[in-house]
Amino acid sequence: MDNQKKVAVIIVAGGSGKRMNSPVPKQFLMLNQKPVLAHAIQPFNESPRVHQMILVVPEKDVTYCQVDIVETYQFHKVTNVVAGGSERIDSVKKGLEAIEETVDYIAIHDGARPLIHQEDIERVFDKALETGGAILASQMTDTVKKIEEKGEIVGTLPRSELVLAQTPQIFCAEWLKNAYRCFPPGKVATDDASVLECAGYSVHTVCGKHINIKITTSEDLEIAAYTLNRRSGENENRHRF
Ligand SMILES: Nc1ccn([C@@H]2O[C@H](COP(=O)(O)OP(=O)(O)OP(=O)(O)O)[C@@H](O)[C@H]2O)c(=O)n1
Ligand SMILES: C[C@](O)(CO)[C@H](O)COP(=O)(O)O
Repeated sequence: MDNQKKVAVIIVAGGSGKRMNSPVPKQFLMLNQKPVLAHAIQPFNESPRVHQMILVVPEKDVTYCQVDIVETYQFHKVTNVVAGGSERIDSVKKGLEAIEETVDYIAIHDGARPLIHQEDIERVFDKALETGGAILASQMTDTVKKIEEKGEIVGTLPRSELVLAQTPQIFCAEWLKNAYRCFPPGKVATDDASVLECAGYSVHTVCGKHINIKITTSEDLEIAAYTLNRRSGENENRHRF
């Protein structure tokens, strides 16, 4: 990757986590002694390629995040903690408003994805710098069924043509800002690549690890805790031998 290019990262953590059904938004739940959100920020804060980070959080949690996340964990690359909007795309728009004008590339990562690997960040950044836009995506390994509302199968989808979109998603700053500017009000987009697709930009995929899960339910939190325990065990063993 061209290290001359300035990369900014928007961490979107402005959701309420309805599907988790917990009084505390899922991004603030503790996962192996650290909030989910802190796990998600850390590898970007440590990447020498990242110039600036913007943290987007629920309006009522801005001060908590500034003090208990940014200052406590010394995330020195986070320049702004801003209030999010009602949908994910509204939160990304708020993040875009806080980014320095001189930034060349902008990555967006879910604050609810705490298991992202440093090497996957580097691989998707490389692809975006080569092509203009790239996202991490994982292969599907189960057969995919289309169902009707009562759960009855109405068809089987061609799995070889499908992948699961993850984050980070990274784009040339001009493309991303333009695509968000042109995105029709009221139209639904659940990720950033869809916003670029709608504006006609071509976006590439980079094969990501299944384990880069988005914490959505308590089952995901259990998987994440188990994975982090294993990773810290592996690190201890590496230091021992
Ligand atoms: N208005 C919103 C909605 C979502 N997000 C963020 O986008 C990421 C992916 O969204 P999702 O997993 O759907 O989070 P929630 O909207 O919080 O979850 P739910 O749909 O269960 O309410 C999360 O890091 C979430 O905090 C956001 O910044 N602003
Ligand atoms: C951005 C995303 O995580 C990519 O998989 C996903 O689309 C977010 O969707 P959600 O419905 O907001 O969880």
